Amino acid sequence: MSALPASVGWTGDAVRIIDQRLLPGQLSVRDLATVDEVVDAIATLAVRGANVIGSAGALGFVLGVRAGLDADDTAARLIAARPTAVNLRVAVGLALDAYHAGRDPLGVALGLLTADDEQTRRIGELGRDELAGARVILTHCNTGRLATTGWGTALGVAYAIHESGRPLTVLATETRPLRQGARLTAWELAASGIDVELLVDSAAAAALGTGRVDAVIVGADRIAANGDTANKVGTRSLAVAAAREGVPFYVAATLNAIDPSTASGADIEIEERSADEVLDTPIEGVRVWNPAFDVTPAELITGIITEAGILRAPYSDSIAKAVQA
Ligand SMILES: CSC[C@H]1O[C@H](OP(=O)(O)O)[C@H](O)[C@@H]1O
Repeated sequence: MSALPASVGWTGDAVRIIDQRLLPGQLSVRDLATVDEVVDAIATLAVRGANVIGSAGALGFVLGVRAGLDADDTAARLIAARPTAVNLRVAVGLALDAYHAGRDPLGVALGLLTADDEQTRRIGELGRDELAGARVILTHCNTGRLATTGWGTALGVAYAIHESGRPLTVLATETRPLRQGARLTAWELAASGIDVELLVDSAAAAALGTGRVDAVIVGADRIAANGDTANKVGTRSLAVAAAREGVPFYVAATLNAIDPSTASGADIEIEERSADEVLDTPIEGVRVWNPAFDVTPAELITGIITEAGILRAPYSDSIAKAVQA
């Protein structure tokens, strides 16, 4: 997997990405030279994963101001590309603040790439130690090297366990409708030599009921001040099933996925996507509800693994302390 190009980078005059829509069949690297191209790449999930879209958004902002576009309008367009992951708003906001302060936003954007690598490595190490006895973990969607500029958040824990030499099996859910688990997680884990078993989303509760899963660990797109967490649709179902079966349920996320201004999960805007992601061919008289995310209530979360430590209930307190530190 070390041969995998960076999930996002800067060429000097373009934002370089892997077009994740084409994986695993085709590893296609694209250079995005305009804000329009970056907005489209984020909106179509050519580049995806909360952490990576933040980095892509910040670099896209640099493209905009270098092209002479209005800074605030450019930032607003990039942030609007996908509404749920707060990382995008935070990262673009940092670049915008730097610009208005007369500092080069490129330095901020490139710094985010490095910080994400360091932060996700720390998350992996903390998660490895927290899950000291785990041999089988179940995860959802993709949170690894394609979704961060490091080894990942939830998958960072898998990489850290594997790097320590401990035996590990990862159960990866397919993650419909865009199949990030099948196309991305299973692919990157297998390429890294980690034992991975793919299952359809609707088999996850049954897997948890077998007793073979030691922990569930997922990523986050936005963590509210009370610990309610928005993540890929299907996460809530996993948390409910894990609670039923007494399986620990962890969220792994960098601190920039926490939004203190969002009081609870009810205040998180959930992106809804088009019907054609679910139905190849429209069916007369059939509506489609296609939310990209759902919200897991804080009381179903065993711990939130961050680079600053593992946050535990009551999350209003532990989150407040973490973001103030
Ligand atoms: C570090 S990835 C976090 C998060 O982002 C993914 O969403 P998407 O594939 O729609 O960009 C997924 O919810 C991951 O858990």
